[in-house]
Amino acid sequence: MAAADIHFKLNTGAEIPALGLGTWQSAPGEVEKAVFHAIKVGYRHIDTALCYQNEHEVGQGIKEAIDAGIVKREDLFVTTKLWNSYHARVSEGLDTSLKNLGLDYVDLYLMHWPIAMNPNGSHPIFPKLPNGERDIIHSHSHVTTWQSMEKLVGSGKTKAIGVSNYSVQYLEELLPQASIIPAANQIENHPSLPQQEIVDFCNQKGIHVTAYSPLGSTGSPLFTAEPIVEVAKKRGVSPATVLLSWHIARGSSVLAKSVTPSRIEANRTDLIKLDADDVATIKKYSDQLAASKSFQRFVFPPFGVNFGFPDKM
Ligand SMILES: NC(=O)C1=CN([C@@H]2O[C@H](COP(=O)(O)OP(=O)(O)OC[C@H]3O[C@@H](n4cnc5c(N)ncnc54)[C@H](OP(=O)(O)O)[C@@H]3O)[C@@H](O)[C@H]2O)C=CC1
Ligand SMILES: O=C[C@H](O)[C@@H](O)[C@@H](O)[C@H](O)C(=O)O
Repeated sequence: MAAADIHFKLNTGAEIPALGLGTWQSAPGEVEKAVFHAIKVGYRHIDTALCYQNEHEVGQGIKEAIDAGIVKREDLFVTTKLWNSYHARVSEGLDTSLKNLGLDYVDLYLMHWPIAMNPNGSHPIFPKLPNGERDIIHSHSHVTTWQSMEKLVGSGKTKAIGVSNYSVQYLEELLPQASIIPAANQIENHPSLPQQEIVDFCNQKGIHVTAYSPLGSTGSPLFTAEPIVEVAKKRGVSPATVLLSWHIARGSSVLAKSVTPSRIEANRTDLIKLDADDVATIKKYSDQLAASKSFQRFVFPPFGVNFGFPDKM
């Protein structure tokens, strides 16, 4: 079955398509075309964020597809994210994103990182202190931000709320004080950073996991990693197909980023059912990285904050 045709159920009852198009680092002038092309070839899930500074173009790609009669708005699942410098003005953050996107609502609104940055700092998105460090408001709790996000539900401006970059430690802080259980936790995930403890915790609590950087991000070493290539050769598919199949078999949705039409199409491809040997080959690889404490985390911006990720403590 093609990844784009599989859905997972969120704790709101809504369905999230298993394959989403990622748009982080998609260059201006490329992302609108990528979004349009993805929708044209069957993607129904698009991921963006205020801090990607491309919501306007993403919205243009969506509009073009709707105007061309390819989809209706309600057929799409659009996710965007509250940026760190908006933690004390959550409603304004969502309104800004909706305006950028040219949409009345999003399907999922995520807290991008559980850390607040100065809303009145040296830069609207990436404020820095004179010493060059990021301008973080350490006194602002992510729980307060979540409680503001809870107020958005019912506004009609987002169908669901969730989190991103949450470790078990942060979820354990949040859940006792939350009235709404996050619908999703979007985290970095791939065989060289399986984050099984977060996946297990989320499964227990009914929080859907979305894998970001599912292919190993820009310049991914996973496309040439021996165990992934071994399974790909044995099954006669590409390393990308092995990776996407691995994620979706775990119950995670994936955000595969590409601005290349042929890759956008390739990632929509039929998944394979990994057999016990394939699963064992990939697990052995992850276990070896765990044993040698050499998990590979590709996205770890210099916040100078302990997010509770075991590989970064
Ligand atoms: N919540 C968060 O903090 C984060 C969220 N994300 C989300 O997750 C998405 C995906 O993560 P991202 O880090 O972008 O990385 P991915 O793991 O999706 O990898 C993207 C890279 O792989 C290339 N690629 C895509 N498909 C193929 C293929 N079939 N064969 C070979 N190369 C391929 C792309 O190239 P090209 O585009 O040139 O074709 C690009 O260089 C982001 O775009 C964003 O939407 C990502 C990071 C953090
Ligand atoms: O979503 C993608 C990533 O989280 C990205 O938003 C951050 O890495 C950001 O560029 C930053 O530097 O803090």
